[in-house]
Amino acid sequence: MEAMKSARKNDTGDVGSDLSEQIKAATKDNHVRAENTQLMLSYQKGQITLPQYKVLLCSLYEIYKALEEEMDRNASHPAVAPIYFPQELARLESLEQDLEHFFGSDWRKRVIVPAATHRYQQRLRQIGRENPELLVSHAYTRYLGDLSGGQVLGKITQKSLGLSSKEGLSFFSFPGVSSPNRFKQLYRSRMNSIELSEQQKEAVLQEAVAAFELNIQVFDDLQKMLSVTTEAAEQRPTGSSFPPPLITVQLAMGLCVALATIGVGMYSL
Ligand code: HEM
Repeated sequence: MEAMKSARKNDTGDVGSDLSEQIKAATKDNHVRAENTQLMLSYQKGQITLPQYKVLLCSLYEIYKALEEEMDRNASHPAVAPIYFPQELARLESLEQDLEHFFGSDWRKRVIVPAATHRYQQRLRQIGRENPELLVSHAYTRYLGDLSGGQVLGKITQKSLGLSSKEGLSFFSFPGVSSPNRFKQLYRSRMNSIELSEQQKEAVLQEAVAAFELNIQVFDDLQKMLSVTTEAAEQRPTGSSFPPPLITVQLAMGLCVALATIGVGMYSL
């Protein structure tokens, strides 16, 4: 009931019965928390580094792979069909291009993600199998975020990493969406057209809160993972810079041991 209560109470105390309004109100505090994670704060200060961006891309790849495969599988489900926009929104291919740009042609072997990403992915698979109507919560959290703050983050990434072209930044670009604001309006109206019982609506709101929390946990784990790899790189005798051109087996092993020690856990492809 908590999500429904916070969906009713926003600043103005005036949230209608539309799912799009309720979901925004229900996740308002979580959005603030997501913006204030260390990783997102680095972003907003224009201090995102290449190692940070690369590990973020790896996790986004795993998350969108699960999200988009589950959306595709449930494309004709009555709660998914209205918000199914693969042409306009799908991110998987663009993430693959970006990963290839930064890691090279054998990028698939180099994708490493922390335990939180694995948990996020598992949750998406589970709801895809058991409660496809909850996919709307996850699609909302990621895609509307990408079309909102994500657009600014794309420009910051280009500047922070000193990239001269758009290469490596496909994730932020939506060639099928000419006006993000107009598209978001269409998306909200489609969300509002989904027929849900009160119980299902409450579950969708709760799942959106959970989706934000999963993102926050991913950002926090990535931050921990980076501080461990940076320390490991600093302890390497040759004084070579981080990130190395190749993630060596030695570093990956050292990273696993270090992560296990701090209890984070790690999942790798
Ligand atoms: C640096 C971090 C972030 C910034 C600066 C940021 C900024 C913004 C801004 C300016 C909006 C538009 C608000 C509006 O139109 O009323 C927005 C909307 C949104 N953001 Fe973020 N955001 C950030 C991180 C995130 C993250 C990490 C997520 C989720 C994973 C997220 C999900 C969303 C969603 C779902 C919306 C749409 C809200 C709605 O209209 O219903 N944002 N964000």
